[in-house]
Amino acid sequence: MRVIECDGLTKEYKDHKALKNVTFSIDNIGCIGFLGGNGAGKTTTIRVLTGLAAPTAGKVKVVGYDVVTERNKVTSEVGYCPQIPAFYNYMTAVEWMHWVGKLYGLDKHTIAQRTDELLELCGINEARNRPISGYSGGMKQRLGIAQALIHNPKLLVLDEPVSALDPMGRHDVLLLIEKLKRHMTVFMSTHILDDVERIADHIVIIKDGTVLLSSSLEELRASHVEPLIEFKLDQEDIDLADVLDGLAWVKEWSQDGGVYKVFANDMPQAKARLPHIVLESGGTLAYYRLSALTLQDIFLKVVNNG
Ligand SMILES: Nc1ncnc2c1ncn2[C@@H]1O[C@H](COP(=O)(O)OP(=O)(O)OP(=O)(O)O)[C@@H](O)[C@H]1O
Repeated sequence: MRVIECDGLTKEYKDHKALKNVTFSIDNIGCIGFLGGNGAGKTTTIRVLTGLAAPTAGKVKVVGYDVVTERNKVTSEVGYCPQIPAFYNYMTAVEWMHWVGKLYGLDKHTIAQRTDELLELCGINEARNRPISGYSGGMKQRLGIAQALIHNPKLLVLDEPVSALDPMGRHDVLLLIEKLKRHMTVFMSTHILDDVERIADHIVIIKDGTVLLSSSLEELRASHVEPLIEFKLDQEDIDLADVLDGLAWVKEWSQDGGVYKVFANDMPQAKARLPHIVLESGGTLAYYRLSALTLQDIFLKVVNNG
């Protein structure tokens, strides 16, 4: 069973098509980074996935249930935390969790047990009996996540969970997501690439209401490895210019501060021959590495070509 299955999702507002044929699927537990700029369609997609808005067209299933015809089942399997979760600030965390638990129709014993577990997991336990009004932004976000998990959902959906937080709050929330993703699927919208690079296993990129890419981070990196070898010689007086100019498998090369960058036409040939060429020139390698693009480079490439 797929955790998320979005097939041709379209969402129209009165005079605006916010989502156009959005198609992607997620099979596993782990963290999914849902990336896109302002107005790309992230919140609209999240509203559909959580049953808060109906699609205009397309088929969307969450944890195997149709978001339109089986909406109640969807809401019982999905936990959702908005970017800025709202609370009754005069309540304590314990009171708030009990209030939310009752809304889900859970019995007192289950609520008490889940509250203890979740406040501990989310690092709120020490403040459990203090009014929420005194909590920091990070604590409120973690309480919002605890609340979203009260009914033990299979999918946790977070809308920009860290973008309004200070560095400390951001760090704590990311650590919590890292823990949670080992046991469930966490779908997290964001425009912060560093966070995605740190904790996501799969990314979906959306632009102007259209999905540009859906891929595991591992596959994405592997498919964007540039055929580039970077190396430096121990000997600054050895010049490889003439040798590199004469090689058929070298597409282009540059040298800056003793660091050579060689773009290859034929990577296997380049990997096999370069160390020999260095030796034959009387040099030794100070370092040698295959280059990989950063997620930032890949994101810009995908978005600019999309
Ligand atoms: N209720 C609405 N009525 C009309 N247009 C809307 C409505 N909600 C969203 N839109 C439009 O749909 C598009 C997608 O909006 P959405 O909020 O999903 O984007 P987003 O990726 O979450 O952006 P942001 O990061 O700025 O929150 C935007 O152009 C937005 O103006």
